[in-house]
Amino acid sequence: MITICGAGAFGTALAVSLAKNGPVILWARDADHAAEMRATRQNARRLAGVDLPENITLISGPLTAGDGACLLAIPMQKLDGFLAGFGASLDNRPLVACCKGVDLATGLGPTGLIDAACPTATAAILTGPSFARDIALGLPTALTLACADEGTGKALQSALTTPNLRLYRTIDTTGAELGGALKNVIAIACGAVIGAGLGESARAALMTRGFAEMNRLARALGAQPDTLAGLAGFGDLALTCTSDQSRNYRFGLSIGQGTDFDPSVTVEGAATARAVLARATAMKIDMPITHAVTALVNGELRVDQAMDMLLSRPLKEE
Ligand SMILES: NC(=O)c1ccc[n+]([C@@H]2O[C@H](COP(=O)([O-])OP(=O)(O)OC[C@H]3O[C@@H](n4cnc5c(N)ncnc54)[C@H](O)[C@@H]3O)[C@@H](O)[C@H]2O)c1
Ligand SMILES: O=P(O)(O)OC[C@H](O)CO
Repeated sequence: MITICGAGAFGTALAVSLAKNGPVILWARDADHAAEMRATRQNARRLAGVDLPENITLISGPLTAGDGACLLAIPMQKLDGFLAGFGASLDNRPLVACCKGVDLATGLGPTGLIDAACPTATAAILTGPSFARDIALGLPTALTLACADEGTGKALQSALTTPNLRLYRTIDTTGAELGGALKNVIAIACGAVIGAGLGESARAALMTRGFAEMNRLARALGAQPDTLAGLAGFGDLALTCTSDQSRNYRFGLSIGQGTDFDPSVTVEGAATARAVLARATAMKIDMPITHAVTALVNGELRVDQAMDMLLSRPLKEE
């Protein structure tokens, strides 16, 4: 049976979709939250209005996952702590990261953290363009499932495909996780220029040059260009930079508009920008948009100053 750890918006949406294939266990960190969901058959805190099918079992406390795959729908900067606490109960099975980002403390992506904490598990990542609510409502969605072990990847692709969720497969975990991590940084930049009233042309330029910058780092780290050109990279960039359903994009909008943003909302791109900039600087890789976003989220630059910084760079070939 599939277990999903993390009863946020994404973990809950995946549980609702996977319940079409068979029973699912959904583990919540907070016992009160699990009890609330058992009583109401909804996740009012994170995915209000969506009914939880009866074959989703809601648990909390010790992880009593069976021997099937376990999906980890935990925010990136919390994954390491979660694995330190519960990794021992998750050995010898496929562990599928469902988060997007780079860990600030270690510089690792989700599969790197899983490999380090659970060496007997097989790490995989599920990523690509998808809003939790779309998945939960049964709207058509296509994602990338990346697993370096081809056999496990094929089994996961089949087990995690549902009538509304179509999975493509790759062995390129590096490309898949970098695509999902880096597009959030560019989405913050796009939100900021739209929020500051700098126009759609500026957004298109940021998306395009952002994609070039994503590819530059990903290739240097061994990713396949095809992965970045697929759902995990270009696909998710297109979705996240253009929809105000995205929290990263909305966070950027608030920076551009100079308005407050609820700090409890999960915005993966802010910490990831810092982590990626540190890595890129050490590797001497030019990532000007990530540089600008890091300065924006650190409050070191205003949007107009960040844009001046980008526009005044030396002219170059495309
Ligand atoms: N929401 C979406 O549309 C969506 C889509 C695709 C991918 N994702 C990715 O899924 C990941 C989770 O996002 P979300 O939307 O579910 O966030 P969310 O804010 O809705 O929920 C996060 C959940 O993680 C739990 N959590 C926090 N710290 C924890 C810890 N230390 N141990 C265990 N659980 C902990 C919280 O209790 C909460 O239930 C992110 O990396 C995000 O990029 C989200
Ligand atoms: O709300 P966001 O910005 O975390 O985006 C959600 C998904 O990553 C979109 O694919």
